Amino acid sequence: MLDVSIRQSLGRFQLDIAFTAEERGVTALFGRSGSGKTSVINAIAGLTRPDSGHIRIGGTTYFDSAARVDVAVEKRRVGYVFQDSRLFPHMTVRSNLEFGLRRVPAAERRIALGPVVDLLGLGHLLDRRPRGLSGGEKQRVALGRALLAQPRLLLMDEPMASLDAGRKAEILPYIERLRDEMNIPIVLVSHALDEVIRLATTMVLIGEGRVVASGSVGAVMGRLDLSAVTGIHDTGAVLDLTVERHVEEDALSVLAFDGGRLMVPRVGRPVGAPVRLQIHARDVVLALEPPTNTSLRNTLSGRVTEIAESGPSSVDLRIAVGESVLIARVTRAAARDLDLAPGRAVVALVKGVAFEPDMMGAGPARVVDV
Ligand SMILES: Nc1ncnc2c1ncn2[C@@H]1O[C@H](COP(=O)(O)OP(=O)(O)OP(=O)(O)O)[C@@H](O)[C@H]1O
Repeated sequence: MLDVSIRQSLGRFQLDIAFTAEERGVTALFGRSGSGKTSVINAIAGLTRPDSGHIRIGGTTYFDSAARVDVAVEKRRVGYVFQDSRLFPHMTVRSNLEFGLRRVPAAERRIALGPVVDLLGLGHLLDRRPRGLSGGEKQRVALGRALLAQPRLLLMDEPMASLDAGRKAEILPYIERLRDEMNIPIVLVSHALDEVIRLATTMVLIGEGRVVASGSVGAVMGRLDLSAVTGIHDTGAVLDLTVERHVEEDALSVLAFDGGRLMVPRVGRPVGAPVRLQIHARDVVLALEPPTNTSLRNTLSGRVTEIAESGPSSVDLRIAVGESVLIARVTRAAARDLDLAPGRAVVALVKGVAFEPDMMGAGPARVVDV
């Protein structure tokens, strides 16, 4: 368990943050610029000292003001990857990587150069110097260097912010592999929602120095007050599904979750693989009964749990579908006519889904009328 509970004055800015997250996977700190995300990971790294609170990872306490524990930066064994790669310009890629490794006593090295080079696809770059590398390649080297320092925890501060969309799409699968294969907890700072949806296991939403919401990506993205905190108006819930089967003759795949099934254009993943989809609120139509004679194929039964204004003429509704959540945006008039209120059973018709980038093998895909 990652357990962070800290208070810290930074000039006039007050940080008052508390969250716990599973150690496994990626914990994404998400929020607007200036909300305090970097300050949190700086405190975890030991670069700054909170005024009070504690920071624990697994059985290790990095900081505890009550117990007067404050482990020195170098003893925390935390890897830090910044927005800019901060590689040593005069050293080759190999020397940059070995720099991380050399700082750890041989007996404590669990992660070796070869597997990291393979994981991050660095083999052909080893003799090059940073100057000639693309932004994405430099970030992969920076990730490798951080990994080889044998971290107990990996912190990433907007590691893709300086990359264009193409380079970002290139590096994302490497970060996913690192998440899935290395068994090192990662705390990722990001203000890019697509990155968070793609990578996060746990999402911590931060606004003005405080935690507004934290939990699974599906649970946090299913909140109706998200846009007030993030400024992102592209509301849409996130579902975690698995590939149930492919319908080759129609080039479709059936995805399942505890709330039902969705049929989507053929995804390039095997049966049983996890798939995360974002379903924008504007792509969900609500009905009181399953419609007949329509081209829409995806209907999910659910129940309204919350309703909130989302514009002068629209409301957003939170719909519980199994253990998951969908958000639908409908006109205020429709909500009134259908008597949509918490407790009301509804059928959600899904007009379109947004795939994780690259899942279709050809960049972000939006599909309407699946
Ligand atoms: N040492 C400091 N002294 C004074 N103010 C500080 C200090 N460190 C951070 N701040 C302020 O705290 C606030 C939060 O900064 P922080 O960098 O943590 O936000 P952020 O969410 O990571 O933003 P960004 O995405 O832009 O990096 C900002 O208003 C910043 O100016």
